[in-house]
Amino acid sequence: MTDTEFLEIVDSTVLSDNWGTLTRHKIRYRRRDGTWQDQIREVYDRGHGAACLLFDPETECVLLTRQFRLPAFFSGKEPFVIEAPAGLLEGAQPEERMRAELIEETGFQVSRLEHVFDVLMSPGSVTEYLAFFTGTYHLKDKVAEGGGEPGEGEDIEVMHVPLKEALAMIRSGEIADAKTIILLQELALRQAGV
Ligand SMILES: Nc1nc2c(ncn2[C@@H]2O[C@H](COP(=O)(O)OP(=O)(O)O[C@H]3O[C@H](CO)[C@@H](O)[C@H](O)[C@@H]3O)[C@@H](O)[C@H]2O)c(=O)[nH]1
Ligand SMILES: [Mg+2]
Repeated sequence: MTDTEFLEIVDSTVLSDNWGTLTRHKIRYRRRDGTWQDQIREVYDRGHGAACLLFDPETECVLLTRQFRLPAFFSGKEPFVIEAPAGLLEGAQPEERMRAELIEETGFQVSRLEHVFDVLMSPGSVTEYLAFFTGTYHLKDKVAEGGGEPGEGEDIEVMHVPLKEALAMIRSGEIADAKTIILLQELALRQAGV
């Protein structure tokens, strides 16, 4: 990582390098008033990802998943998390990875995905951004069982939820995952012509 006119990386120490990499950086940051300040920041890097919300115009349902998430368990919130299908890129192109992930997790194959935006999920501590996609699905497009890779510990329930109901589930707290909320609201905005 190179220094800039507002940042000097003084020292970087890898604290953990296993699934992801956790690094403690000592930095000098130039504040907006021009003075330099020493800071320490821990940064977690486990790559980037892709997420996608599919809508079925016939049933007016969205395709969601539900799975146990250990970090959610430790957060004290509901550990079985309802989410839009998503996966880590592992070096692949976002759209290509998203198509493969959709089949693995839900069993559905899509012809067209539209990239909407990239979102930093937790920019204070995690390097990851997610490429967000929307698309259309039909019940006849099911080509596999879905459910994820049991060998990797995945145990994914597939849900077809009416869009209106999914939006109400955000307000009730049943849907509490950020990427899922953003994608549902994006779809609702589009349907409202905004
Ligand atoms: N061995 C090991 N495996 C892990 C670890 N963490 C995750 N895995 C496994 O790695 C795979 C990751 O699955 P993906 O479908 O590629 O990613 P994801 O976990 O769904 O990630 C998406 O959702 C997350 C939660 O919202 C997002 O944080 C992430 O950005 C992405 O959108 C799963 O099989 C999971 O069990 C770990 O620490 N160790
Ligand atoms: Mg996933």
